[in-house]
Amino acid sequence: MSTLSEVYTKHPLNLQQIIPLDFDSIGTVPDSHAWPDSDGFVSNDRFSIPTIDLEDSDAAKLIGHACEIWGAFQVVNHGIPLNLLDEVESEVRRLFSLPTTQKLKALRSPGGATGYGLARISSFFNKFMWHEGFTIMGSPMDHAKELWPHEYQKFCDVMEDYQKKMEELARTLMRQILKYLATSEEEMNWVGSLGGASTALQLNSYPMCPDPHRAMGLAPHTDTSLFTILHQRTSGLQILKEGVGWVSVHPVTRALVVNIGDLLHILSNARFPCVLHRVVMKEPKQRFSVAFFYSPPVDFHLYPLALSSGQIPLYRSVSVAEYVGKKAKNLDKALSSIRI
Ligand SMILES: C=C1C[C@]23C[C@H]1CC[C@H]2[C@@]12CCC[C@@](C)(C(=O)O1)[C@H]2[C@@H]3C(=O)O
Ligand SMILES: O=C(O)CCC(=O)C(=O)O
Ligand SMILES: [Fe+2]
Repeated sequence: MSTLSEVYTKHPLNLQQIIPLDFDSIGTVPDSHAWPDSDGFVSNDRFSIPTIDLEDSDAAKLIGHACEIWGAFQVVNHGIPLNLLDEVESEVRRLFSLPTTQKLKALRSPGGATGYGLARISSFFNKFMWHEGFTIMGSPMDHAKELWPHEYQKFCDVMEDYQKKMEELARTLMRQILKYLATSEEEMNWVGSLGGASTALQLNSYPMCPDPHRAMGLAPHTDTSLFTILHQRTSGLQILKEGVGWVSVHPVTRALVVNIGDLLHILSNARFPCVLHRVVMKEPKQRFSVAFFYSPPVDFHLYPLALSSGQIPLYRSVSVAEYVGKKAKNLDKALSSIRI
């Protein structure tokens, strides 16, 4: 077992769980996409996650505190060139603006992990989301050629450059987090080398919705990663904070959003919450986002590392491949199934 996409091959979906709605020709929200409006998608606007300057000399401490209290933060001075973010945004827009028939040429295959389609978690909910995605692991060349027989090069160059720079940023953040947890980097020696991690890039599109209060952009979920770095320029993302409720993560100029996933929650022995988040359809326009998922190599065995004396581990050791498989099979029960 060597890559993330090979792990997902073992958990095929059926096409109904992959093919998005034809958003080009839809004027109303069909029953299949109408969610019960239980909480009106409201958020508690008295709170917001912190914004941290990565060049601050106290960055490790600030990041650690944000991870403990919120499981999420925004980061500025992250070193990702702003023109690269602009280029990513414009390539994402170019992709999702293609006619549906064209996008379907790059449809994710039932046993596949990459390409165009619904979010994997769709299969666990009885309503569909107002969402279409495009998943990239490594080079997007094959799928890009299906979308654009000629104009695929720019897309590939931009996405590969972005993945490389995102992995560098992720390593920097990981080092700060390990420093905060007072964990020796040796136990995580794969962090040291570029290309040592398992990574994936998810392009998300939330088309303009005729009835936003009945549609769900992305249903509540936690990410299967150590952490995820998200680029967004439109509101809609909300995180659930214990005792507070849903809190909106409003775009901050030039900032990236970082949220803790299941794997860092395990590694930190639950000191960091793996934050539940969702996307609601607030603004009357199409929304795009780009998520970078950062995980250890799939054969890496993960267990609570940062134990202070007297603390007992809450989770047993699990390989990344085994955990990803559990999550693919049974979304909500993956974490509890490895609880000691
Ligand atoms: C590396 C990853 C992480 C994945 C699966 C695979 C590629 C696509 C990612 C997402 C992106 C959308 C939300 C999510 C929940 C989904 O359905 O697909 C994510 C999932 C996870 O975090 O589990
Ligand atoms: O679109 C967003 O803001 C969130 C996307 C997300 O949660 C994901 O891709 O896992
Ligand atoms: Fe997510």
